[in-house]
Amino acid sequence: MLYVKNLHKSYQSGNKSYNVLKGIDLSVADQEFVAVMGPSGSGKSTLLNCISCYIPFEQGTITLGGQELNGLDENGLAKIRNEKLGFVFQDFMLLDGLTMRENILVPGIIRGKADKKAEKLADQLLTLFGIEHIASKYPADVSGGERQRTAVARSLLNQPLLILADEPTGNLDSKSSRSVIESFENARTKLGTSIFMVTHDSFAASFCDRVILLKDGVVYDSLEAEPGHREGSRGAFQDRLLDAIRKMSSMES
Ligand SMILES: Nc1ncnc2c1ncn2[C@@H]1O[C@H](COP(=O)(O)OP(=O)(O)OP(=O)(O)O)[C@@H](O)[C@H]1O
Repeated sequence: MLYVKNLHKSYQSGNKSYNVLKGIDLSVADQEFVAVMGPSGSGKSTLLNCISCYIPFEQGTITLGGQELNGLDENGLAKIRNEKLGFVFQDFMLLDGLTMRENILVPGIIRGKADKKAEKLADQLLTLFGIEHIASKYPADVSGGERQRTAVARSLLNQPLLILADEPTGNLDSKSSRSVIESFENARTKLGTSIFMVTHDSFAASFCDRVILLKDGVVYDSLEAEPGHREGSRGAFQDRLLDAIRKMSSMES
């Protein structure tokens, strides 16, 4: 569904060029929940921004749902962002003056499609994520976990192929983190969406099907969970993750 091949990205500073992504290869399958972890500066946000069509890259290819992103003009990229991708951010990015239900409808308004069908889907998402009781409240009047579940619902309004999530549990306690991860899980199993999540949180990552470790702009390791681990061996997967992260960090020093 998502294929990233030999991706290279550098930033210019003065007349110097800094290579940040040095040939990334990865893929995300239909309905797969994948996390990317790695030390600060390893290139996680840069990778996410390339897949989000927000920043250009010099070399490699990104293919989403069979469509290659290289070479698309600004209109083509905006169409991909609006129709094929959903976004979830660490700080929720909800509009304070809108109710939670209205916030969920924002992507429909942007597409000029905030019609009855969109309203019906918004109501279904409110129910699916257990937040129908806050539909008429404003962001200031609900908890962080409820805000983030609303943001996940918003990311699904245009029925994207893939949700890109940047530290979605970074501002939440473990109970709220779990409810947000459950909403991703619902999106995956009930709506068929794939999720690609950058995180520092091994608890959140342990719910994923696979965790990619990034180090110095390359894929250092990829850890696959055992089938059914969410019900049984999730804790063991988190331990494996922490071991791999420790090993990766010790190789840095
Ligand atoms: N716009 C930019 N211009 C120049 N350098 C940048 C820019 N954005 C990021 N960098 C540099 O690229 C490297 C990778 O940054 P990136 O934000 O992708 O890392 P990260 O793994 O997401 O880090 P963190 O976990 O701290 O968010 C860092 O050294 C950073 O300073």
